[in-house]
This record gives sequence, structure tokens and C-alpha cells, in this order.
Amino acid sequence: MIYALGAFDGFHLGHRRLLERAARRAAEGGAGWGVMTFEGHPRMLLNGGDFKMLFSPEERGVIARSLGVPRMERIPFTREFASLSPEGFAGFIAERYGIDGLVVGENFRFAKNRAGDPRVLAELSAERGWSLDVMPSYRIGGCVVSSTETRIAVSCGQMRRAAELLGYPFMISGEVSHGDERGRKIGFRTANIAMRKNKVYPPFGVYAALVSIDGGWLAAALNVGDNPTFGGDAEPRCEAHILDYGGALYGKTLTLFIVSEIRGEIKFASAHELAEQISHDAAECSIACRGYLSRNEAAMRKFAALL
Ligand SMILES: Cc1cc2nc3c(=O)[nH]c(=O)nc-3n(C[C@H](O)[C@H](O)[C@H](O)COP(=O)(O)O)c2cc1C
Ligand SMILES: Nc1ncnc2c1ncn2[C@@H]1O[C@H](COP(=O)(O)OP(=O)(O)OP(=O)(O)O)[C@@H](O)[C@H]1O
Repeated sequence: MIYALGAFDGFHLGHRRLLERAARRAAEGGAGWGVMTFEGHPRMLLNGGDFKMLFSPEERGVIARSLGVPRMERIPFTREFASLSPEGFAGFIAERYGIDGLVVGENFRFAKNRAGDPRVLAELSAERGWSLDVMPSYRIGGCVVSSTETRIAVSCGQMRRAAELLGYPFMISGEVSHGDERGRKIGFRTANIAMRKNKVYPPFGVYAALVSIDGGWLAAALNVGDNPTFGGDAEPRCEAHILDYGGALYGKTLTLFIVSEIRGEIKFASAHELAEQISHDAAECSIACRGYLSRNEAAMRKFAALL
């Protein structure tokens, strides 16, 4: 097996170069390929648990499948694993997986205190008869694409930038729960999704999002926030008003792909003013979603088939 190796929070465009190389190397040698990654981001353990990731394990699984990753090995990132030396790390993976070769990026670091780098990995791979491909850092406009850059873009509300780095829109998925049932009174029903403790979210505000329902894409106007117009004491959440949809969603898993940012969350003087603004938001979101879909139809079709 040829494995692309690393944390892979999100399979951004840089990671995708590794996947392509792993698939090609595997095809050349008649081997299979996959991703070797960790359960829990290394920084989650090393930062004392308050590290926020782009994607939950389930979301990452959907993204991997949409990209055609045939196999994903997840190594639990325990303290014991984190304290291995580079030689210990190689022994650990050699014992558990049938490795023919590895693919990493030039910035890959591993083992205790990040003592291992591609040069060390090349020596360890030679000893074990593994092939090793080290990919140059993929850049957009001079800037190295990374999960860190993507987390910064999302937490600053730069959703078009996040989509540019990822190669697909930032995704939020979760079970639809009951809200205060105020939405229907103001004329805009919303599907509410609770926020997770360990996930990065965009700042409170309104965003255009695509949602896949029954194999097709619908546009949604998504609000991330705590409803300041109604006191701001609601638990912060993601609530999507799905355009042209009247079906029941409670209890179902909804996946939202945020294609662009629209505005910040505002405390309106009345529910009427809020409702007027939401109808403008909905029109803007519809245009943004249709535009994104028309430019990225093939990639989004792969996601729709999995949701
Ligand atoms: C597109 C959209 C934009 C929204 N913008 C705001 C806003 O700027 N300020 C605000 O207080 N609430 C905003 N909301 C949230 C509404 O207050 C909320 O949907 C309504 O109170 C219904 O809540 P419920 O789901 O708990 O019934 C927005 C909701 C949507 C769908
Ligand atoms: N821009 C890139 N181009 C090529 N390879 C990359 C790029 N970014 C990461 N890689 C490689 O992909 C694998 C997974 O890396 P990792 O998930 O740590 O990426 P990252 O985006 O740098 O993450 P973070 O920003 O959280 O440190 C590693 O082998 C890494 O070297």
C-alpha cells in the first residue's frame, strides 16, 4: 500500500497533490493506496484539548469519499504515540500497516518534538524498502496552502478564500434540532444545527450556503449567531433558511457548504425589519449559490451523491 501521511484536517488543495501522487505511485507498482492519518489532530493533544479543527471525523470521511480516497487508516494520537522517536514512529506504522511507500509534503514533521522531517523519513524508508515521495508545498498566489490558513480564513469569515484553499466550500453538518419556533412567525422557517466545541466556525453573521436535499442542490441563507434582535440569549447556533423548501428536516442530518459571506449579524429594532432584511439576504444567497454551483458542478455532484 502507498499511503499519503499527515494530519489532513480538510484535504485542501495541497493535500490533494499528495493524494494524486499516492494514487499514481500505487498504479505504477500495482499496489493499493490510501491515507494514513490521526484520530484527533496532534495539536488537540498538544494544546490541551482546546484546539479547533475545520472538520469532525464524520465530515472528514465525507470529504475523503468525495475525493475517491479508497482507504483511510486512523492512528489514535495518544501521548504514547506522540512521544515516539522517528525510529519508533516508523516501527509503529510498519508493524500495523502493509506499507510499500509513503507520500508526504516537504513541510511534514513527525515524532516527539517534531524531530522527524522528510530527510529523516527518507533514511527510515530506505532501511525498510519503502518508496518515498516528498511533494513541494503547493501555493496559491505565493502563499502556501495549509489547514492553518484555512482555519484563519473561516474564523475571519472569509468563506470564498476558504473555498479557494480547500477546493470546495467549508462544510458544516449536524442533526437538525428544534429552535424557538419564532422563524415561522416572521415568515422564514429555519433548520437549526448546534455548534460543536472542537470545530472552527465563521463569525456571527449571514452566509450563502448550498444544501443537498434528495440528490439535488438548494440555496440557503445561513445565520450563525445568537439572535440579538430577540435578546441575544439563545445558544449560538447555525440556522439555515432553505429557499424553496417546505419539507420536514427535524432529526435529519443536514450538510451546509458555505460559498460566501453576506453580512454580519445585526440587532434590529423589530422583527419586521429583520424579516425584510432576511428577504434581501435570501435573494443575495440565491445568486451566490447558483453562481458557485455553475462554476463547480462536477465537484459538487460528487458530494451530492454521498449526502
Ligand atoms: C438569513 C438569516 C439572517 C438572520 N439575521 C439575523 C440578524 O441579523 N439578527 C438577528 O437577531 N437574527 C437574525 N436571524 C435569526 C432570526 O432571529 C431567527 O431565525 C429567528 O429568531 C427564528 O429563530 P428560531 O429558529 O429559534 O425560531 C437571521 C436568520 C436568518 C435565516
Ligand atoms: N501546501 C501543501 N503542499 C503539499 N503538501 C502539503 C501541503 N500542506 C500540507 N502538505 C502535506 O500534507 C500532509 C498532511 O499535512 P498537514 O495536515 O499537517 O497539513 P497542513 O495543511 O500543513 O496542516 P496545519 O496547517 O494544520 O499544520 C503532510 O505530509 C504535509 O507535509
